[in-house]
Amino acid sequence: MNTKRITVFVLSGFLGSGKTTLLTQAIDHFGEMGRKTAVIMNEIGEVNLDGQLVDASVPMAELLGGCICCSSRGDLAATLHELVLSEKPDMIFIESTGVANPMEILDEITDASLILPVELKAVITVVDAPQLLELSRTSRGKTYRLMQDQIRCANLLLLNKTDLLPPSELTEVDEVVREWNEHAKLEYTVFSRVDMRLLELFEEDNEAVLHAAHTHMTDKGHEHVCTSNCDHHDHDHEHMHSEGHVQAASGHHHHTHDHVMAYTHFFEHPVNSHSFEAFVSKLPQNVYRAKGVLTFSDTPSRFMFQYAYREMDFVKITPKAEVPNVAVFIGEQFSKDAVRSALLELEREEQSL
Ligand SMILES: Nc1nc2c(ncn2[C@@H]2O[C@H](COP(=O)(O)OP(=O)(O)OP(=O)(O)O)[C@@H](O)[C@H]2O)c(=O)[nH]1
Repeated sequence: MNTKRITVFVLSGFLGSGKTTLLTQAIDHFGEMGRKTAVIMNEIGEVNLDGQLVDASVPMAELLGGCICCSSRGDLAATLHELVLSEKPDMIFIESTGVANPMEILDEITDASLILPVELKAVITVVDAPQLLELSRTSRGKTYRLMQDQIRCANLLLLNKTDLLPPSELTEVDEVVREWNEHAKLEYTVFSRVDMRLLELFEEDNEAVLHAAHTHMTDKGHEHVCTSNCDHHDHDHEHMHSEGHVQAASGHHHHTHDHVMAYTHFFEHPVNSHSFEAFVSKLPQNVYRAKGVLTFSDTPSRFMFQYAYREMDFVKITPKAEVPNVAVFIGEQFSKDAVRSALLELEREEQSL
């Protein structure tokens, strides 16, 4: 019987931390090695804009308009099933939404691995270093706790956007991360650039890299790789460590994203690029992520725009397929109406010229 299993990597990390930036590099790397990669992309908004950044030849399944870790629970296993049967890839990267709790995703993948030839090799969490630093100094909110869960469940941690922090602050944020997960391999990165051989080591279950990982026995009796810090997250599973002892089960807790909301705006008319930039720069603080594909009235090409933790970026693109002019705004308890009205006003302004 052929026992070769399809490698699965989960890419975790808060909104805008650099997951897609990592994904495209990983796909290039493994593609050059002749490996067939496939992607499952989960977006909380109604459109998959990140998919535009991934090579068109890479099979991609999309889970849109919700978060795999809860609202679309069950969909991930079904999508994995379909992808495995139709594409027969060597490896699958699952990019979760920035608000996903990896524990719930791990459960679903390991459930799926009972019936499918897939094997979770690592959870890679990308951390927005400046954002974590600020939250660690100022807040103890839900975002902060979610980042904590994402960091705790990682086997590989990328402390990303280090170009935006001076060394002293980097040390401070390093301490925060280490306090939450002292076992994972930690790499400092700029634009998520990491030596991809590290991922190969995880794939080979290299002991030196995985020294800290323990076997995580779920109540259904199957295993997945999980760092020992995961047990801080409430779960009603037994945790069997590699040393063989079983930890007491704790109460179950399913986190919700009640506080997170997304507004998707489909533009009917082009808007002025400067006015749009001014609008994005004035977004309220609780809108912490935005992205879109836009045609502007004052530029000939189309642009993909990105806004993450107050940094804005516009890149010229030629969409792979027909994509509407659209922008997604993600945040906590912000007024969708206010965003919609402001954007409609920008559209009207250009119409009336
Ligand atoms: N300055 C700086 N910007 C970065 C770095 N890494 C990523 N970015 C930028 O941050 C923005 C978000 O990056 P993505 O890779 O799309 O982040 P993501 O985690 O996939 O975002 P979501 O899927 O929306 O959660 C983009 O504009 C990136 O170019 C970095 O190390 N430094």
